[in-house]
Formats: sequence, C-alpha cells, structure tokens
Amino acid sequence: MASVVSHQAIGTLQSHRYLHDSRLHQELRSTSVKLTNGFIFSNGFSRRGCYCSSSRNFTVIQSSASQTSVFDPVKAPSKSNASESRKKSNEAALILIRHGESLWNEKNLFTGCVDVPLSKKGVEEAIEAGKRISSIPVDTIYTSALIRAQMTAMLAMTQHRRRKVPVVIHNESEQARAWSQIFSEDTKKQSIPVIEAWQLNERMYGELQGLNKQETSDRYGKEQVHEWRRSYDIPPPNGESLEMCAQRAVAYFRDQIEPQLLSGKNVMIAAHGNSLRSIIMYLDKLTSQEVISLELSTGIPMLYIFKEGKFIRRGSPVAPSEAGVYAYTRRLAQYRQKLDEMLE
Ligand SMILES: O=C(O)[C@H](O)COP(=O)(O)O
Repeated sequence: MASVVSHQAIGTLQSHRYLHDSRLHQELRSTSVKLTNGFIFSNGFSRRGCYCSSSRNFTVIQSSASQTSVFDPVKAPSKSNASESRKKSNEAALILIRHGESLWNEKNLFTGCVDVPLSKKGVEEAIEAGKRISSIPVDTIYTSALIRAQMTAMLAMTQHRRRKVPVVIHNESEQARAWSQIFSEDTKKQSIPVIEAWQLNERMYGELQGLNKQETSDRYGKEQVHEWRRSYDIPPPNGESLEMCAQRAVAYFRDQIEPQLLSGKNVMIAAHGNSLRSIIMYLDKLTSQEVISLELSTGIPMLYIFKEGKFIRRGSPVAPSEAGVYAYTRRLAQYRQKLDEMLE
C-alpha cells in the first residue's frame, strides 16, 4: 500500500474515494443564507444546524428551497444546456493550498499557532500557485485565522483570470458585520467571500514553538522529533497531536465545507502543513501509519474533484500535466474555454 503521498505523488494517483451516499445529492436543496454584512451568497453557505454529519454520511436536518445564486457570466448556462448544467450541479472543485514559505519556515523554526507572515520566497510561491489555478473556478475561499494562509490565498487570487475580488467576511460582531456591508449588487457579484476559521490553523506545536528544528533534533534525538512532527497520536510537549488537530480541522471541513461542495460550489482552502494533512487523511482515507509519510510542500496547490459523491484526487494542476486536469471534467474545460473567449 502506497503510504507516501507527497504532493508529487498525489499528481500521479487517481484513486477514487467514496465518501458520501450519492442519493443524498438528489435530496439536498441549496440553502440560501443572507449574510448580515450585506452579501448574499447562495447554496448551503456555512450555517451550523443546516447539515448534520454523522460518520461519512450527511443527513439533511433543515434546508430551504429558496436559492439566490451569484450570477457568474462564465457559469451562466445557455437555455439549451440549462438542464444539463443542473444535472451536473453536484460537481465541484476543491483546491487545497499549504501557505507559501513563512519567515519562520525560512529560519527553520517550529511555528504552529504563532502568527508570522510569508517570506519573500513565500510571496513568490503564493503568486506562482495562483497562476497554476488561475483557470479553475473559485466560489468560496476558506483560510485559517493565521496571516500566512491569508496572504497566500489573497496573493494567489491576484493571478486568477476571472478577476473576482476576494472579500474577507467579518462576522465577529454586529458592528463588524454592519460596517463591512457592500451596497452594490454588481460589486457583490464580482466578489468571492473569504471565510476565516481558526479550526484550520496549524497544529499547536506546544513548547516547540519558536525552537529551531535542527537544534531540537540535536537535543532530543532525530527519532523523537520525527515522532512529534509526523506521528498521528503523539503530541509535542503541551501541544496538539495530528489526531487532536484533525478533531477540529476535519470536523470543520465536514460541517462547513462539504455542504458547499455538495451544492456545487467550488472551494479553495488555504491552510497549513498539518491541518491539511489531517484533511487529506480524511479525504483519502489514509491510516494513521500512512499519514506519517504524507508531506506537503509550501505553496503547491492540490486539486480534488467532487463528483457523484466521490472525491477524486487530481493532484496539483501542474503535475502530471495541466491538460490532464482539464481533460478530466468537461465543466472545468468549458469554464476555461469561456475565460479564454471572455478575455481575448
Ligand atoms: O508549524 C510549523 O513549524 C510548520 O508549519 C509545520 O511544521 P512541521 O513540518 O514540523 O510539522
């Protein structure tokens, strides 16, 4: 069993993973949620209580038949293919990006939940990542609450050909909501909501935060440090194990992000080495042994297609080949073609 699933290897693997009962898709109705900052973004927008996840199946507890879609000329179906398009509404793209190199990655320091920005190289990596995903549709962006992930998402989106503007949603207080309202429907349509979630933060590295990785290895031994860094259930001193990190990150993914994908929304997540390792472990059903070998490079986007109840890993759009990614789904190919036409 291949346990090494580096980002390069991910590009070459095409295993199909069955995560959901596809019959549920027929039952799901998009839920329209008016965000109190004035945005209206449709389709099962994050709302606790709309969906309840149990094991790997979703049960609809409450849904609304009303639907207020964000009009996107690229996506707008012509009359002739409207019904075909509706049939395909269960397909969605999921892009995962580990943040670009941070100033502490550069210094080889354990970072965890310390909030440090990208290095110059990290900025370049984020821009390069943006170029690689510039023709893939993005409807909603999730980032951790940490600046390195947020910088990565924003810098990546500066490269997107669709030219929608990522707008951070401020729900932290009534005033924040009121003061961040947008009063133009057109402007809202040209925006992408960016949701910040602490649950996607890097694992808390405990008393290793701020220590040099090489010096820590010299002091405690290579094996011990490898165990702290890569094992599933052994936490670093007073920090989170990957298992503990997964409890919050995967729960958030299942409760908040999967309903978006189920309703056909294309999602990008900018997060961290270990929060993404835990999510990939869930998506790819890796065992606690297999996840030990899972390494993610900074600034490399990974792509999954969610289709007919399955997450299909497409690796990075640049590995093995861009053509391979677009060949896979007609919908993505059409999107890119429309962008080509629009931007000619
Ligand atoms: O928090 C950190 O130091 C890094 O982002 C991830 O570190 P790791 O590769 O040691 O888990």
